[in-house]
Amino acid sequence: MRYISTRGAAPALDFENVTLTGLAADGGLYVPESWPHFSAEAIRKLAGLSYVDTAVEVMAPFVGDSLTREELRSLCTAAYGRFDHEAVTPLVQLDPTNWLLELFHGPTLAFKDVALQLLGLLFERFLSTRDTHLTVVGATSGDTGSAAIDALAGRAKVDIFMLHPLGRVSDVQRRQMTTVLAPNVHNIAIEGSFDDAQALVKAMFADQGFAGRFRLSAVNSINWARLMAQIVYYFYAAVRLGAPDRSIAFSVPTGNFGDVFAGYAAARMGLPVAKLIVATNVNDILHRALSAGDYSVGTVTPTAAPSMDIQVSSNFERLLFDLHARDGKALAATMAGFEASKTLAIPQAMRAQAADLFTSARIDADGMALAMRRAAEKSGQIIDPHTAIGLAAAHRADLGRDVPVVTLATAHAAKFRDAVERATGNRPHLPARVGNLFEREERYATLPATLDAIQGYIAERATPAR
Ligand SMILES: Cc1ncc(COP(=O)(O)O)c(C=O)c1O
Ligand SMILES: N[C@@H](CCOP(=O)(O)O)C(=O)O
Repeated sequence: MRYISTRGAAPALDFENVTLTGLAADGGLYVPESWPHFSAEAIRKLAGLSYVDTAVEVMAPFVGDSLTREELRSLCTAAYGRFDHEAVTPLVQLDPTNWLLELFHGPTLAFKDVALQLLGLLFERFLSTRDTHLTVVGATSGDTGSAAIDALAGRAKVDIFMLHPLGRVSDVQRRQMTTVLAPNVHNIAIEGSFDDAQALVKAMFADQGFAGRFRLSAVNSINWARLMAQIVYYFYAAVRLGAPDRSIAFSVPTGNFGDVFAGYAAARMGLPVAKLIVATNVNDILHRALSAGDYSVGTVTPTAAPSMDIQVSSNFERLLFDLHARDGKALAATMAGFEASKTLAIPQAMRAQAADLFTSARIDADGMALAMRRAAEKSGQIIDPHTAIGLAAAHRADLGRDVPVVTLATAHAAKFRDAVERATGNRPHLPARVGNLFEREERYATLPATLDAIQGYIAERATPAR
Protein backbone atom coordinates (compact mmCIF):
# COMPACT_ATOMS: atom_id res chain seq x y z
CA MET A 1 0.00 0.00 0.00
CA ARG A 2 1.26 3.47 -0.93
CA TYR A 3 0.10 6.77 0.50
CA ILE A 4 -0.29 9.98 -1.47
CA SER A 5 -0.71 13.58 -0.35
CA THR A 6 -4.05 15.37 -0.72
CA ARG A 7 -2.12 18.27 -2.30
CA GLY A 8 -0.39 16.13 -4.90
CA ALA A 9 3.17 17.44 -4.56
CA ALA A 10 4.78 15.33 -1.82
CA PRO A 11 6.46 11.97 -2.42
CA ALA A 12 4.31 8.85 -2.09
CA LEU A 13 5.27 6.79 0.99
CA ASP A 14 4.82 3.29 2.34
CA PHE A 15 3.10 2.62 5.68
CA GLU A 16 6.28 2.77 7.78
CA ASN A 17 7.29 6.15 6.39
CA VAL A 18 3.79 7.60 6.43
CA THR A 19 3.56 6.70 10.12
CA LEU A 20 6.87 8.36 10.96
CA THR A 21 6.20 11.40 8.76
CA GLY A 22 2.77 12.63 9.89
CA LEU A 23 2.03 15.66 7.74
CA ALA A 24 3.04 15.68 4.05
CA ALA A 25 5.83 18.05 2.99
CA ASP A 26 3.45 19.96 0.67
CA GLY A 27 1.14 20.76 3.63
CA GLY A 28 -1.34 18.06 2.60
CA LEU A 29 -2.49 14.96 4.45
CA TYR A 30 -1.59 11.44 3.42
CA VAL A 31 -4.34 9.09 2.25
CA PRO A 32 -4.18 5.55 0.83
CA GLU A 33 -3.60 5.56 -2.92
CA SER A 34 -6.72 3.38 -3.23
CA TRP A 35 -9.22 1.99 -0.73
CA PRO A 36 -8.84 -1.71 0.05
CA HIS A 37 -12.12 -3.56 -0.61
CA PHE A 38 -13.84 -6.01 1.74
CA SER A 39 -16.50 -8.11 -0.02
CA ALA A 40 -19.67 -9.14 1.84
CA GLU A 41 -18.08 -12.56 2.27
CA ALA A 42 -14.91 -11.07 3.80
CA ILE A 43 -17.01 -8.97 6.20
CA ARG A 44 -19.07 -12.01 7.17
CA LYS A 45 -15.85 -13.80 8.14
CA LEU A 46 -15.18 -11.11 10.78
CA ALA A 47 -18.19 -12.31 12.79
CA GLY A 48 -17.12 -13.76 16.12
CA LEU A 49 -13.51 -12.53 15.88
CA SER A 50 -11.95 -10.85 18.91
CA TYR A 51 -11.12 -7.14 18.72
CA VAL A 52 -7.44 -7.93 18.13
CA ASP A 53 -8.20 -10.39 15.33
CA THR A 54 -10.61 -7.90 13.73
CA ALA A 55 -7.93 -5.22 13.97
CA VAL A 56 -5.39 -7.43 12.20
CA GLU A 57 -7.81 -8.25 9.37
CA VAL A 58 -8.94 -4.65 8.86
CA MET A 59 -5.49 -3.03 9.14
CA ALA A 60 -3.36 -5.59 7.27
CA PRO A 61 -4.09 -4.14 3.79
CA PHE A 62 -3.04 -0.67 5.00
CA VAL A 63 0.14 -1.90 6.67
CA GLY A 64 1.27 -3.78 3.56
CA ASP A 65 4.73 -5.28 3.96
CA SER A 66 5.90 -2.76 6.58
CA LEU A 67 5.08 -5.40 9.24
CA THR A 68 4.45 -9.12 9.10
CA ARG A 69 0.98 -10.25 10.10
CA GLU A 70 2.46 -11.75 13.28
CA GLU A 71 4.20 -8.47 14.15
CA LEU A 72 0.94 -6.59 13.62
CA ARG A 73 -0.93 -9.08 15.81
CA SER A 74 1.65 -8.80 18.56
CA LEU A 75 1.48 -4.97 18.56
CA CYS A 76 -2.34 -5.07 18.64
CA THR A 77 -2.30 -7.60 21.47
CA ALA A 78 -0.03 -5.32 23.51
CA ALA A 79 -1.99 -2.15 22.67
CA TYR A 80 -5.43 -3.54 23.45
CA GLY A 81 -4.23 -5.55 26.43
CA ARG A 82 -4.22 -2.26 28.32
CA PHE A 83 -8.00 -1.79 27.93
CA ASP A 84 -10.19 -2.62 30.91
CA HIS A 85 -12.93 -4.38 28.90
CA GLU A 86 -12.56 -7.73 27.19
CA ALA A 87 -14.42 -6.44 24.13
CA VAL A 88 -12.07 -3.39 24.03
CA THR A 89 -14.88 -1.26 22.49
CA PRO A 90 -18.13 -2.74 23.85
CA LEU A 91 -21.62 -1.93 22.53
CA VAL A 92 -24.36 -0.95 24.99
CA GLN A 93 -27.97 -1.03 23.81
CA LEU A 94 -30.09 1.95 24.87
CA ASP A 95 -33.41 1.15 23.15
CA PRO A 96 -34.57 -0.90 20.12
CA THR A 97 -32.66 1.26 17.61
CA ASN A 98 -29.91 3.03 19.57
CA TRP A 99 -26.56 1.79 20.81
CA LEU A 100 -23.53 3.38 22.41
CA LEU A 101 -20.09 2.22 21.26
CA GLU A 102 -17.95 2.71 24.35
CA LEU A 103 -14.54 3.83 23.18
CA PHE A 104 -13.23 4.96 26.56
CA HIS A 105 -11.92 1.77 28.15
CA GLY A 106 -8.27 2.60 27.50
CA PRO A 107 -5.74 4.08 29.95
CA THR A 108 -6.75 7.75 29.52
CA LEU A 109 -10.52 7.31 29.21
CA ALA A 110 -11.13 8.57 25.65
CA PHE A 111 -11.36 7.09 22.15
CA LYS A 112 -7.90 8.43 21.36
CA ASP A 113 -6.36 5.50 23.25
CA VAL A 114 -7.60 3.08 20.59
CA ALA A 115 -5.25 4.54 18.01
CA LEU A 116 -2.53 6.05 20.18
CA GLN A 117 -1.73 2.92 22.19
CA LEU A 118 -0.97 1.29 18.85
CA LEU A 119 0.82 4.32 17.40
CA GLY A 120 3.23 4.44 20.36
CA LEU A 121 4.20 0.84 19.64
CA LEU A 122 4.48 1.48 15.90
CA PHE A 123 6.89 4.36 16.52
CA GLU A 124 8.98 2.15 18.80
CA ARG A 125 9.03 -0.71 16.30
CA PHE A 126 9.94 1.47 13.30
CA LEU A 127 12.56 3.48 15.23
CA SER A 128 14.21 0.31 16.50
CA THR A 129 15.85 -0.26 13.12
CA ARG A 130 16.82 3.38 12.45
CA ASP A 131 19.59 5.57 13.71
CA THR A 132 17.36 8.60 14.24
CA HIS A 133 15.46 10.47 16.93
CA LEU A 134 11.83 11.63 16.52
CA THR A 135 10.36 14.87 17.85
CA VAL A 136 6.60 14.58 18.08
CA VAL A 137 4.73 17.90 18.07
CA GLY A 138 1.03 17.81 18.83
CA ALA A 139 -1.97 20.01 19.51
CA THR A 140 -4.71 18.98 21.87
CA SER A 141 -8.03 20.17 23.14
CA GLY A 142 -7.53 17.66 25.94
CA ASP A 143 -7.82 14.05 24.90
CA THR A 144 -5.21 13.49 22.20
CA GLY A 145 -2.61 14.99 24.52
CA SER A 146 -3.21 12.66 27.43
CA ALA A 147 -3.50 9.57 25.21
CA ALA A 148 -0.34 10.42 23.25
CA ILE A 149 1.64 11.17 26.40
CA ASP A 150 0.56 7.89 27.98
CA ALA A 151 1.57 6.06 24.81
CA LEU A 152 4.99 7.72 24.44
CA ALA A 153 6.20 8.54 27.96
CA GLY A 154 9.58 7.01 28.64
CA ARG A 155 10.02 5.54 25.13
CA ALA A 156 13.52 5.67 23.64
CA LYS A 157 14.38 7.87 20.63
CA VAL A 158 11.29 10.06 20.90
CA ASP A 159 10.38 13.34 22.58
CA ILE A 160 6.85 14.70 22.69
CA PHE A 161 5.91 18.39 22.84
CA MET A 162 2.17 18.79 23.39
CA LEU A 163 0.41 22.15 23.04
CA HIS A 164 -2.94 22.70 24.80
CA PRO A 165 -5.03 25.87 25.06
CA LEU A 166 -4.45 27.43 28.49
CA GLY A 167 -7.52 27.12 30.73
CA ARG A 168 -9.67 25.47 28.07
CA VAL A 169 -9.33 21.79 28.96
CA SER A 170 -10.97 20.05 31.93
CA ASP A 171 -8.96 19.65 35.14
CA VAL A 172 -8.83 15.88 34.65
CA GLN A 173 -7.62 16.27 31.05
CA ARG A 174 -4.91 18.76 32.08
CA ARG A 175 -3.63 16.65 34.94
CA GLN A 176 -3.54 13.51 32.80
CA MET A 177 -0.98 15.35 30.69
CA THR A 178 0.89 17.55 33.12
CA THR A 179 1.49 15.02 35.89
CA VAL A 180 3.46 12.72 33.61
CA LEU A 181 7.00 13.77 34.52
CA ALA A 182 8.95 11.51 32.17
CA PRO A 183 11.95 13.41 30.76
CA ASN A 184 10.78 12.97 27.14
CA VAL A 185 7.37 14.60 27.84
CA HIS A 186 7.01 18.38 27.44
CA ASN A 187 3.64 20.07 28.02
CA ILE A 188 3.04 23.61 26.77
CA ALA A 189 -0.07 25.64 27.60
CA ILE A 190 -0.46 28.25 24.88
CA GLU A 191 -2.21 31.57 25.32
CA GLY A 192 -4.72 30.87 22.57
CA SER A 193 -7.28 28.37 21.28
CA PHE A 194 -6.94 24.78 20.04
CA ASP A 195 -7.06 26.13 16.47
CA ASP A 196 -4.05 28.32 17.28
CA ALA A 197 -2.22 25.27 18.64
CA GLN A 198 -3.06 23.20 15.56
CA ALA A 199 -1.96 26.02 13.23
CA LEU A 200 1.36 26.26 15.11
CA VAL A 201 1.95 22.53 14.70
CA LYS A 202 1.29 22.76 10.96
CA ALA A 203 3.57 25.82 10.71
CA MET A 204 6.38 23.84 12.34
CA PHE A 205 5.98 21.10 9.71
CA ALA A 206 5.93 23.75 6.97
CA ASP A 207 9.28 25.13 8.21
CA GLN A 208 11.38 22.54 6.34
CA GLY A 209 14.61 23.49 8.10
CA PHE A 210 13.10 23.01 11.57
CA ALA A 211 11.11 19.91 10.56
CA GLY A 212 14.19 18.24 9.08
CA ARG A 213 16.57 19.20 11.88
CA PHE A 214 14.38 17.57 14.52
CA ARG A 215 12.68 14.89 12.36
CA LEU A 216 9.18 16.07 13.33
CA SER A 217 6.33 13.62 13.54
CA ALA A 218 2.65 13.79 14.49
CA VAL A 219 0.27 12.08 16.86
CA ASN A 220 -2.76 14.10 15.81
CA SER A 221 -5.18 12.63 13.32
CA ILE A 222 -3.18 14.22 10.51
CA ASN A 223 -1.12 11.03 10.97
CA TRP A 224 -2.75 8.36 8.79
CA ALA A 225 -1.99 5.57 11.30
CA ARG A 226 -4.39 7.23 13.77
CA LEU A 227 -7.31 6.96 11.39
CA MET A 228 -6.40 3.47 10.26
CA ALA A 229 -6.70 2.19 13.83
CA GLN A 230 -10.03 3.96 14.27
CA ILE A 231 -11.57 2.24 11.19
CA VAL A 232 -11.43 -1.04 13.12
CA TYR A 233 -14.18 -0.23 15.59
CA TYR A 234 -16.65 0.65 12.85
CA PHE A 235 -16.19 -2.85 11.41
CA TYR A 236 -16.23 -4.46 14.84
CA ALA A 237 -19.49 -2.76 15.87
CA ALA A 238 -21.28 -3.14 12.52
CA VAL A 239 -20.49 -6.85 12.27
CA ARG A 240 -21.86 -7.37 15.79
CA LEU A 241 -25.10 -5.69 14.72
CA GLY A 242 -25.58 -7.74 11.55
CA ALA A 243 -23.28 -6.36 8.83
CA PRO A 244 -22.90 -7.14 5.98
CA ASP A 245 -26.58 -8.14 5.93
CA ARG A 246 -27.77 -4.98 7.68
CA SER A 247 -26.70 -1.33 7.20
CA ILE A 248 -25.74 0.57 10.31
CA ALA A 249 -25.71 4.33 10.93
CA PHE A 250 -23.12 5.99 13.16
CA SER A 251 -23.48 9.26 15.02
CA VAL A 252 -20.06 10.77 15.65
CA PRO A 253 -19.27 13.70 17.97
CA THR A 254 -17.00 15.65 15.67
CA GLY A 255 -14.27 18.27 15.94
CA ASN A 256 -11.27 17.56 13.72
CA PHE A 257 -13.29 15.23 11.45
CA GLY A 258 -10.88 12.36 12.15
CA ASP A 259 -13.20 9.90 13.84
CA VAL A 260 -15.98 10.36 11.31
CA PHE A 261 -13.47 10.16 8.44
CA ALA A 262 -12.51 6.72 9.76
CA GLY A 263 -16.21 5.81 9.37
CA TYR A 264 -16.14 7.18 5.84
CA ALA A 265 -13.07 5.03 5.10
CA ALA A 266 -14.91 1.97 6.45
CA ALA A 267 -17.79 2.73 4.08
CA ARG A 268 -15.39 3.13 1.15
CA MET A 269 -13.94 -0.26 2.05
CA GLY A 270 -17.33 -1.92 1.63
CA LEU A 271 -18.87 -1.79 5.11
CA PRO A 272 -22.61 -1.13 4.74
CA VAL A 273 -22.94 2.26 6.47
CA ALA A 274 -26.45 3.73 6.22
CA LYS A 275 -25.43 7.22 7.34
CA LEU A 276 -22.67 9.05 9.16
CA ILE A 277 -24.16 11.71 11.42
CA VAL A 278 -21.66 14.52 11.98
CA ALA A 279 -22.55 15.91 15.41
CA THR A 280 -21.09 19.28 16.36
CA ASN A 281 -21.49 21.61 19.32
CA VAL A 282 -22.03 25.35 18.70
CA ASN A 283 -18.61 25.46 17.02
CA ASP A 284 -20.48 24.27 13.97
CA ILE A 285 -18.28 24.84 10.91
CA LEU A 286 -18.74 21.22 9.81
CA HIS A 287 -22.52 21.36 10.18
CA ARG A 288 -22.60 24.57 8.15
CA ALA A 289 -20.30 23.05 5.54
CA LEU A 290 -22.33 19.88 5.06
CA SER A 291 -25.78 21.43 5.32
CA ALA A 292 -25.21 24.75 3.52
CA GLY A 293 -21.80 24.56 1.84
CA ASP A 294 -20.45 27.25 4.17
CA TYR A 295 -17.00 26.19 5.39
CA SER A 296 -15.97 29.50 6.93
CA VAL A 297 -14.06 29.97 10.15
CA GLY A 298 -15.80 31.77 13.01
CA THR A 299 -14.51 32.48 16.50
CA VAL A 300 -14.32 29.55 18.87
CA THR A 301 -16.87 29.48 21.68
CA PRO A 302 -15.70 27.58 24.78
CA THR A 303 -18.26 24.87 25.67
CA ALA A 304 -18.76 22.03 28.15
CA ALA A 305 -17.57 19.69 25.36
CA PRO A 306 -14.15 21.35 25.05
CA SER A 307 -12.54 18.60 22.97
CA MET A 308 -14.80 19.66 20.10
CA ASP A 309 -14.18 23.40 20.41
CA ILE A 310 -12.54 23.44 17.00
CA GLN A 311 -13.09 25.54 13.89
CA VAL A 312 -10.53 24.33 11.37
CA SER A 313 -11.06 20.57 11.02
CA SER A 314 -7.87 19.01 9.69
CA ASN A 315 -9.38 15.89 8.21
CA PHE A 316 -12.09 17.64 6.26
CA GLU A 317 -9.32 18.07 3.70
CA ARG A 318 -9.23 14.29 3.26
CA LEU A 319 -12.93 14.27 2.35
CA LEU A 320 -12.47 17.29 0.08
CA PHE A 321 -9.74 15.35 -1.74
CA ASP A 322 -12.22 12.64 -2.71
CA LEU A 323 -14.85 15.29 -3.53
CA HIS A 324 -12.28 16.88 -5.88
CA ALA A 325 -12.01 13.50 -7.66
CA ARG A 326 -8.58 13.02 -5.99
CA ASP A 327 -7.08 15.88 -7.99
CA GLY A 328 -4.30 17.09 -5.67
CA LYS A 329 -3.47 20.19 -7.70
CA ALA A 330 -7.09 21.34 -7.71
CA LEU A 331 -7.38 20.75 -3.97
CA ALA A 332 -4.08 22.56 -3.28
CA ALA A 333 -5.56 25.62 -5.01
CA THR A 334 -8.80 25.29 -3.02
CA MET A 335 -6.87 24.99 0.27
CA ALA A 336 -4.62 27.95 -0.57
CA GLY A 337 -7.78 30.04 -1.09
CA PHE A 338 -9.23 28.78 2.19
CA GLU A 339 -6.02 29.45 4.12
CA ALA A 340 -5.91 33.03 2.78
CA SER A 341 -9.58 33.95 3.21
CA LYS A 342 -10.67 31.54 6.00
CA THR A 343 -13.73 30.79 3.94
CA LEU A 344 -14.67 28.13 1.44
CA ALA A 345 -17.93 27.71 -0.45
CA ILE A 346 -18.55 24.04 -1.19
CA PRO A 347 -20.19 23.64 -4.59
CA GLN A 348 -23.66 22.09 -4.66
CA ALA A 349 -22.48 19.04 -6.66
CA MET A 350 -19.88 18.18 -4.01
CA ARG A 351 -22.40 18.71 -1.22
CA ALA A 352 -24.84 16.39 -2.93
CA GLN A 353 -22.13 13.75 -3.27
CA ALA A 354 -21.24 14.07 0.42
CA ALA A 355 -24.94 13.90 1.37
CA ASP A 356 -25.15 10.30 0.09
CA LEU A 357 -23.35 9.29 3.25
CA PHE A 358 -23.17 12.29 5.59
CA THR A 359 -25.80 14.23 7.47
CA SER A 360 -25.12 16.65 10.31
CA ALA A 361 -26.58 18.38 13.34
CA ARG A 362 -25.55 21.26 15.60
CA ILE A 363 -26.36 20.69 19.26
CA ASP A 364 -26.33 23.63 21.67
CA ALA A 365 -25.72 23.61 25.44
CA ASP A 366 -29.37 22.90 26.31
CA GLY A 367 -29.59 20.04 23.78
CA MET A 368 -26.42 18.55 25.20
CA ALA A 369 -27.61 18.77 28.84
CA LEU A 370 -30.99 17.31 27.89
CA ALA A 371 -29.31 14.33 26.20
CA MET A 372 -27.22 13.68 29.33
CA ARG A 373 -30.36 13.78 31.52
CA ARG A 374 -32.36 11.60 29.14
CA ALA A 375 -29.62 8.96 28.97
CA ALA A 376 -29.46 8.88 32.78
CA GLU A 377 -33.23 8.76 33.32
CA LYS A 378 -34.28 6.44 30.49
CA SER A 379 -31.30 4.13 30.16
CA GLY A 380 -29.35 4.54 33.40
CA GLN A 381 -26.28 5.65 31.42
CA ILE A 382 -24.09 8.48 32.67
CA ILE A 383 -22.57 9.89 29.49
CA ASP A 384 -20.05 12.63 28.87
CA PRO A 385 -20.90 15.93 27.09
CA HIS A 386 -19.29 14.85 23.77
CA THR A 387 -21.22 11.58 23.69
CA ALA A 388 -24.36 13.57 24.59
CA ILE A 389 -23.90 15.68 21.48
CA GLY A 390 -23.65 12.52 19.40
CA LEU A 391 -26.76 11.03 20.98
CA ALA A 392 -28.78 14.24 20.56
CA ALA A 393 -27.75 14.35 16.89
CA ALA A 394 -28.78 10.70 16.47
CA HIS A 395 -32.26 11.56 17.80
CA ARG A 396 -32.49 14.59 15.55
CA ALA A 397 -31.45 12.65 12.44
CA ASP A 398 -34.51 10.42 12.88
CA LEU A 399 -33.46 7.70 10.44
CA GLY A 400 -36.51 5.52 11.15
CA ARG A 401 -37.01 2.36 13.19
CA ASP A 402 -35.30 0.02 10.76
CA VAL A 403 -31.86 1.61 10.90
CA PRO A 404 -29.73 0.76 13.93
CA VAL A 405 -27.85 3.86 15.06
CA VAL A 406 -24.58 3.56 16.95
CA THR A 407 -23.45 6.69 18.78
CA LEU A 408 -19.73 6.80 19.44
CA ALA A 409 -19.20 7.29 23.18
CA THR A 410 -15.90 9.11 22.83
CA ALA A 411 -14.99 9.85 26.45
CA HIS A 412 -15.66 8.59 29.96
CA ALA A 413 -18.04 10.86 31.88
CA ALA A 414 -15.50 11.28 34.69
CA LYS A 415 -13.24 13.35 32.42
CA PHE A 416 -15.91 16.06 32.48
CA ARG A 417 -17.26 15.59 36.00
CA ASP A 418 -18.35 19.18 36.54
CA ALA A 419 -20.42 19.39 33.35
CA VAL A 420 -21.98 15.98 33.96
CA GLU A 421 -22.86 16.91 37.52
CA ARG A 422 -24.41 20.21 36.41
CA ALA A 423 -26.61 18.41 33.85
CA THR A 424 -27.59 15.28 35.76
CA GLY A 425 -26.86 15.83 39.46
CA ASN A 426 -24.52 12.81 39.32
CA ARG A 427 -20.79 13.29 39.86
CA PRO A 428 -19.01 10.42 38.10
CA HIS A 429 -16.08 8.78 39.89
CA LEU A 430 -12.70 8.59 38.26
CA PRO A 431 -11.85 4.94 37.51
CA ALA A 432 -8.98 3.53 39.56
CA ARG A 433 -6.79 3.16 36.45
CA VAL A 434 -6.04 6.90 36.37
CA GLY A 435 -4.46 6.67 39.82
CA ASN A 436 -3.95 9.53 42.27
CA LEU A 437 -4.25 12.21 39.62
CA PHE A 438 -5.08 15.02 42.01
CA GLU A 439 -2.19 14.40 44.36
CA ARG A 440 0.55 14.37 41.73
CA GLU A 441 2.88 17.25 40.89
CA GLU A 442 2.09 19.10 37.64
CA ARG A 443 4.70 20.39 35.19
CA TYR A 444 4.09 22.56 32.14
CA ALA A 445 5.28 25.75 30.50
CA THR A 446 2.98 28.62 29.54
CA LEU A 447 3.92 30.37 26.29
CA PRO A 448 2.44 32.91 23.91
CA ALA A 449 0.84 31.41 20.80
CA THR A 450 3.66 32.48 18.47
CA LEU A 451 5.81 30.30 16.25
CA ASP A 452 9.02 31.92 17.53
CA ALA A 453 8.19 31.23 21.15
CA ILE A 454 7.20 27.60 20.55
CA GLN A 455 10.06 26.76 18.19
CA GLY A 456 12.56 28.41 20.54
CA TYR A 457 11.27 26.33 23.46
CA ILE A 458 11.41 23.10 21.46
CA ALA A 459 14.83 23.80 19.93
CA GLU A 460 16.34 24.16 23.43
CA ARG A 461 15.03 20.79 24.57
CA ALA A 462 14.63 18.48 21.55
CA THR A 463 17.27 16.08 20.28
CA PRO A 464 18.33 16.71 16.68
CA ALA A 465 17.46 13.81 14.35
CA ARG A 466 21.04 12.50 14.38
C1 LIG B 1 -14.10 13.24 23.62
C2 LIG B 1 -14.00 13.67 22.20
N1 LIG B 1 -15.06 13.54 21.41
C3 LIG B 1 -15.02 13.90 20.12
C4 LIG B 1 -13.89 14.47 19.56
C5 LIG B 1 -13.91 14.84 18.11
O1 LIG B 1 -13.24 13.88 17.35
P1 LIG B 1 -12.59 14.28 15.96
O2 LIG B 1 -11.65 15.39 16.25
O3 LIG B 1 -11.90 13.07 15.48
O4 LIG B 1 -13.70 14.74 15.09
C6 LIG B 1 -12.76 14.64 20.35
C7 LIG B 1 -11.50 15.22 19.85
O5 LIG B 1 -10.97 14.94 18.85
C8 LIG B 1 -12.80 14.20 21.68
O6 LIG B 1 -11.73 14.29 22.45
N1 LIG C 1 -10.24 16.73 20.34
C1 LIG C 1 -8.88 16.56 20.08
C2 LIG C 1 -8.33 17.55 19.14
C3 LIG C 1 -7.21 16.98 18.34
O1 LIG C 1 -7.73 16.02 17.50
P1 LIG C 1 -6.93 14.92 16.74
O2 LIG C 1 -7.89 13.77 16.66
O3 LIG C 1 -6.57 15.50 15.44
O4 LIG C 1 -5.72 14.55 17.51
C4 LIG C 1 -8.13 16.45 21.38
O5 LIG C 1 -8.68 15.94 22.31
O6 LIG C 1 -7.01 16.85 21.51
